[in-house]
Amino acid sequence: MRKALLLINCFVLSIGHCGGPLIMRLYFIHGGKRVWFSSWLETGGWPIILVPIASAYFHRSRTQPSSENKLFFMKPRLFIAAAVIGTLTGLDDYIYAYGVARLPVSTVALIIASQLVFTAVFAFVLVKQKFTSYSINAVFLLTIGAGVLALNTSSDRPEKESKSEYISGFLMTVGAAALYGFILPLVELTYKKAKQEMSYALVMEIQMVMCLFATGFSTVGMVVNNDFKAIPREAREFELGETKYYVVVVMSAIIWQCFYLGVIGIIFCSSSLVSGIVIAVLLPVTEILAVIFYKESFHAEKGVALALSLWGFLSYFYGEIKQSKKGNPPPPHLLQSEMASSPCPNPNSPQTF
Ligand SMILES: Nc1ncnc2[nH]cnc12
Repeated sequence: MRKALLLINCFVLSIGHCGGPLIMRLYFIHGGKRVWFSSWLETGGWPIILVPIASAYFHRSRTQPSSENKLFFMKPRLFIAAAVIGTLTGLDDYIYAYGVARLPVSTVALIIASQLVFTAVFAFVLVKQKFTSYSINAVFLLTIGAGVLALNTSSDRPEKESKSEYISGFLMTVGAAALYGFILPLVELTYKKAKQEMSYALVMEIQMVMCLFATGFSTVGMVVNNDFKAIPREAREFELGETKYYVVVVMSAIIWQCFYLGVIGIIFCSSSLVSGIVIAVLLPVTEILAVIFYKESFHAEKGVALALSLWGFLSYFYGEIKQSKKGNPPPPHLLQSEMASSPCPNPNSPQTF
């Protein structure tokens, strides 16, 4: 059951993390120009999360009629933390969308791979993440993989992009990697300091509040930038047609929800470092999909990066399996009574240094 929840979250994240950048780029390469709108779409689908929250509520009403049941369990402390993280996420979404607007998806993916180093450093500082030889090896291999890919970026500047636009896109994407590398351990810290029992139902509430505030942030940007007025015109002029424009918009909002739920679900089940590792492992998959769908080039470096990331991933999970055979304790935020109802495996091994 515990492993199943982690695997489900990995699956949900893979939908969001592979599909999200591709659909965002689809918008830009076929005539979409609105960066604020595009970043809005990363979190604007937040009402969808009300469906599982309400289902869980009705399920509890049926199965535990005697206990006190509520639609929302979140207390003010957690609400404020989720609102702060959500606002930071809104900022991150803008700088990420800025990068995707200017760079090929495969290049964005390789820059975002550097996020793992930021996650590891901030996880060490914020949540005292313990490292094993296997997790250090995984971070090292995944980072080398990103570095190998970076060797080839100069050859993939899109024709209509000026050099300065390309460089600004590159720098903004590095900024997004750094900021998101900070946000992931911040979510873990929030779980640890929640002062209320953590459960998966609460994780979904956090996701909703985070996305609500991130959407509020992007909405302000859209209003200032007159994006709302421009949408109908942009839809009419979209190269794939007006209907497909709205299909892209709706699908974008849905797919990105998978990304955020997967990320914070994995942090709940294990840690921000594992979340960062799963993101890094999925990046070459995004690369390959970009090559297939958008005919972006696939050179030897991408193949090497793919092999390195798989090696890093296998190394990490080999270490985990070895450790779980010895028996390891669950993450601190799961050491509460709620654990029985929402248990998850722990990736942090005691064999640390
Ligand atoms: N806003 C974002 N969306 C998806 N992946 C990201 N990585 C860093 N920032 C991101």
